[in-house]
Formats: sequence, C-alpha cells, structure tokens
Amino acid sequence: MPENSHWIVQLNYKNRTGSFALLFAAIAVHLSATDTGWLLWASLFLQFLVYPHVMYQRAVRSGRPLFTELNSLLLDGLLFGIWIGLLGFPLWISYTMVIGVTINLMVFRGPMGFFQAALALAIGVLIVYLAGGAHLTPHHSWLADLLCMLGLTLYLMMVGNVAFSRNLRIRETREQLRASESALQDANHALQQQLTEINLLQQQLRDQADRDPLTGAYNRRYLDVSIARDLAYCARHQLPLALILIDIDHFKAVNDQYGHQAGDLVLTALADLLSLHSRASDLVCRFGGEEFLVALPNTDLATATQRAEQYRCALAAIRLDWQGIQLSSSISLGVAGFPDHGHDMEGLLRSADLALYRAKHQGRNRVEVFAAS
Ligand SMILES: Nc1nc2c(ncn2[C@@H]2O[C@H](COP(=O)(O)OP(=O)(O)OP(=O)(O)O)[C@@H](O)[C@H]2O)c(=O)[nH]1
Repeated sequence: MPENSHWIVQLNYKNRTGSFALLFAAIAVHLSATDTGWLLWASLFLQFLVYPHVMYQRAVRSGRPLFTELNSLLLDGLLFGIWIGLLGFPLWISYTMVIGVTINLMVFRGPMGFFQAALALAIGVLIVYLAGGAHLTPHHSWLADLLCMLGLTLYLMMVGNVAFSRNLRIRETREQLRASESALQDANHALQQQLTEINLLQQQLRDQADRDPLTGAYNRRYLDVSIARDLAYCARHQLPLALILIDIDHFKAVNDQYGHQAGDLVLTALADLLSLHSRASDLVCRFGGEEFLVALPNTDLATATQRAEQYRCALAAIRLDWQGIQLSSSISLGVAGFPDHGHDMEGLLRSADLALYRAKHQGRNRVEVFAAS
C-alpha cells in the first residue's frame, strides 16, 4: 500500500475491502437459499472481493486521487443499485447498501452527496428493470440479516471514529496555529520596539551630526543648510532676517587663568543662555572657538539689536561657579540685517563680523549694528 496516497483513498480502501467482504458473505448466504447460476456467483466474487482492489489501484494511479475516489463512490452506488434490483430487494442487504453508499457520499459532498447516492442507486435499479431482471422477492435469512447488521454497525462505528480523529487533529492544528500566532505577535511586538529604538538612535545620530558636542548648539554645517533655506524664504516673502555674531571677551584669559575646563563651562553657559532667550524659529549656532551666531528669521534690525542687548545683559548678570570661584564674562555682539546689510550668507556674515569688530574696538561688552563707513 503506497504510503503517500491520499488519506481518503487509504480510508476508502480499508472501508471498502472490509464492508464488501461482509456484504459478500451476507449475499452469499442469501443466494445459497436460491437456485443461483455460476454467472451470478462469479459476478458476486468480482464485485465484492476483486472490485475494491481494482478501485484502489485506479485511485492510487490517478493524477487526481480524490476526484477518482469520489467517482468510484458514485460507481459503488450504481453497482449497488444493480445488485439490489438483481437480488429482488432483500430488506437488510438493500438497506445496508443504501446507507453505506449514502453516508460515504454525504461525508465528502454534504447534502448533495445524498441526492447523488439516491440517483446512482436508482439508475442501477432502473438498468436491471429495463434489462428485465428486476423482481421483488425480499425474503429474509436471519444469518444474512445478522451479517448486514454487523457490517453496517462496524461501518458506522468506523465513520464515527474517523470523524472523531479528524476533529481531534483539527483541534490540535488550531491550537498550534494559535500558539504560532501568539509567538508571531510577540516577535512583531519586539520588532516594533527595536524599530522605535532604531528610529530614536537615528534621530540622536542626526542631532549629533547637526550639533556641537560641547555646547549642544547647532554647528556650522547645519547653519549653512538652514540659513540658505531661511534666507530664500524671507526673500520670497519680503521678510527681514537678522544675524547676531557673538564673541566672548578675553576668553583666552579665562582659559589661561582657570584652565580649559573653566572655559568650557563659560561656553556651555553662554550657549544655554542664548537658547533660553531665543525663539524656537531662531537658530543658535556655535560659529567658531568662542564665537556664536544667532540667526533670526522674520526679525527686523531694531528687534535683533534689542535681543543682542538682552543676551549681553543676561551674561553680564550671571556668575558661574568654578571650583568655588565665581566666574564672570562679557560678550561683544555685531548685528546685521537682510536685506539692508547683505543679500546672501557671505555678505551678511561679513557685515555682522565688521559690526563685531567695531564692538571689540570700542571697548567690548557692547552691541554694534553694521553701518557702512
Ligand atoms: N575652553 C575652550 N577654549 C576654546 C575652545 N575653542 C577655542 N578656545 C579658546 O578660545 C580662545 C580665543 O582667544 P582669542 O581669539 O585670542 O580671543 P579672546 O581671548 O576672547 O580675545 P577677544 O576676542 O579679543 O576679546 C583661544 O584661547 C582658544 O584656545 C573650546 O572649545 N574650549
């Protein structure tokens, strides 16, 4: 028996060989009470002892075993109809055949199977009738009836057992599916978390690429991209834009006197202060060593000058604690505005730098606005 043939083919083979053998015995008992010719005996032998094996070989060799098997069930019905007609409708034998064929087809085809079984049986009987062989002699033989009852009972028990084991298998499969689904959900959840972490890390990396690591202010690279965009926007909408260039006064002296780390403290404090006194749309950038630049889109010169003054006063007012020493610093600031003092980044920066230069030369700790001289 090939192991890889369809399970329905296997099942029907077992079912057919067993139940046909019992039917053979029942019909043999039934016929032994009558005067039966050798042809009928031979037919009985072929139908119930040889036919199941032929049908099985046919299904196994078929490219569509399930389809072939279901067709064989219809053929069973037709042949059973012929036997019922030929035997003169013996009660238990007929009943066993009708129930067997009907249940077999209904298992695989539902209610449609019932009608197909009824049709196949009826055609079988009709063939016998048309051939003139039909007669009604439903006499009883208790042994034949007993064999039929036994066969039918065994058959129904087997159908019930198959239904039970298939149902069990379905339940197990469903549970396995549920477990896999839950594992998949867990994996999906973990993946989502990893994705969120990756996004966060990417965002941090982007931020790090755009910012100065010491002060957290934006770096020159970011400024170049951002200011070009802001300038284009302000030019298109005829809005002002101001730059404030800021330089810490005598910063070298802080480093020399208190050390580089004290200088770092001043730089960080200034960056924090600039961010604190700026709008979200402003850009605070560390421009060089101790130089910062604030870009203020949509801000006129007067407002920018006020802001620069605000920065200056705020730094002058704070004292930074460095190892018990109170550090104080001042800044000089140069202010330039678009479009009056330059139309591009270079022009504006040059103007702001000149204003800063003047603030330094006029005594430091002051704000100067660019003025063409
Ligand atoms: N602590 C610290 N110092 C820095 C950093 N970057 C640049 N500097 C120092 O900043 C100082 C800048 O000095 P200068 O250009 O002479 O300017 P200044 O001493 O501020 O003098 P004025 O600008 O003329 O008032 C140098 O000593 C640099 O070493 C930094 O990241 N940390």
